[in-house]
Amino acid sequence: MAEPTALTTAQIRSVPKVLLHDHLDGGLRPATILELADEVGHALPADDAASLGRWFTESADSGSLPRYLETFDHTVAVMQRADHLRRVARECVEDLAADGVVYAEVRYAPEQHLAAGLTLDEVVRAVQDGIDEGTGTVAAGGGRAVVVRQLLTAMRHAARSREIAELAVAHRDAGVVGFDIAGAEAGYPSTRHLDAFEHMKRSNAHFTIHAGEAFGLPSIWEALQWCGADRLGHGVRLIDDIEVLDDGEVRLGRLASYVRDRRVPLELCPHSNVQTGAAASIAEHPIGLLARLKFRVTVNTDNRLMSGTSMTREMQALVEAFGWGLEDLRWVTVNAMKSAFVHFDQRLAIIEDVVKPAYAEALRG
Ligand SMILES: O=c1[nH]cnc2c1ncn2[C@H]1C[C@H](O)[C@@H](CO)O1
Ligand SMILES: [Zn+2]
Repeated sequence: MAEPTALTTAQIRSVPKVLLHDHLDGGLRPATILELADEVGHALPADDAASLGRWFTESADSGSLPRYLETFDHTVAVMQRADHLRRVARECVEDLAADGVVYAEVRYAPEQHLAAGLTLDEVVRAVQDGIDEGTGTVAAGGGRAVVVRQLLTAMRHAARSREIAELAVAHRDAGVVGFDIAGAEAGYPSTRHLDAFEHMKRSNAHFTIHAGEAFGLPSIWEALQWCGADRLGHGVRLIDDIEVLDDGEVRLGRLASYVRDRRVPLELCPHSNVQTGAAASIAEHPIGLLARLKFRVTVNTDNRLMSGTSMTREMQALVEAFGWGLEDLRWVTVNAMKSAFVHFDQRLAIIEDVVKPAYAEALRG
C-alpha cells in the first residue's frame, strides 16, 4: 500500500488523529493513581510513578485477556468519587489533545464506579464534567480543539447491560454517543445481552461490541448477526476467515466478506492485542493485511496505561512494521471519523475542516 517513509515521532504526533476505542479506566496517569490511592487508602503494587507505570505494562503483558483485566482493579479502585472521576476524565482529555487527537470516544463501565455510593447518573455526570473541563483547558491553551464523547460499557459477565443501555440513551444529549460490552470474552457470549442491544436499536442509538479478541469468528458473527453491532471492538480474529494462498491470492470467507462489503468498522488496537496474545507481534498483526484488503480499519490505543501507549506510538509502530506513510495515517483517520457515533454533519465537519487540511499541509512537507 505505501512506499517506505521515515516519519518522525514529532510528525506523527502533530497530524490529527481520531480514536474510537480508548478505556477511561485504562488510561490514568501513574502519578494520579498514586495521589488518589493515597486519598482513598488503596494499597498499590508500587510507590513511585515510574515503577507503577512499569508494573501496569509488565502485568498486562501476560498473553491472557483475563490476567490483563486484573490490572484494572487498581484503576477502578481510585475512580469511585465524583471529584476523582472528574479529574481522571479531565486528564484523559488533556493527554489525548497533547497526543494530537482531535476526536475521541472514551469508554468505561459505570457499574464499576458505584462502590463509594455514587449513582449511575452521577458517575456519567462526573465524567462529563471532567471532559468539559479538559476540553476547556485545551481550548484555553490555544492548541487544536479536541472533541471527546462518552461510550458507556456494560461488563459481559455481569447482568446490568439493559440498565447501562438505558443510561446511555438517557444521556445521549449530554455527551454519551453509544454503548459497548467488554470484559472476559470466552464463556460470556454477547447474546446474553440481547435486550440491551435491542433497546439501543429501538432507540435509534449506536453500539459497538468487544468481539474477536480472545475468542474467534463465532464471537464476531454473534456480535454482528445476532446483536447488530455497528462496529467491532478489536475484531482482529477476523483474520481466521481470510486465507492467503501460496501464490499470494487472497480468499475471504463469508463472514470476512460481509464485514468488508458492509464497511463494518474494525477498532483495531495493535499493542493491546500483542499483550493479550491476540497477535504474536506488531509485524505479524493482521492490521497490515486488513488495511491492504481495504477493510474499514481504524487504529486505537485500547488502554494507554496498560500498554504504555498513545495514538502516536500505535501509528509509529505501524509505520515501522508496514512502511505506512502519511497517506495511510490519513486513511485510517478518515475511516475512524466516518465510523464515529456523532452525527454525520459533525463527522463531515471534522474530516473536511480539520483532518484533510492538516494532512494536506503535512504532505506538502
Ligand atoms: O481489550 C479489552 N477487552 C475486553 N475488556 C476490556 C479490554 N480493555 C478493557 N476492558 C475492560 C476492563 C475495564 O474495566 C472495562 C471498562 O472500561 O473494560
Ligand atoms: Zn477495549
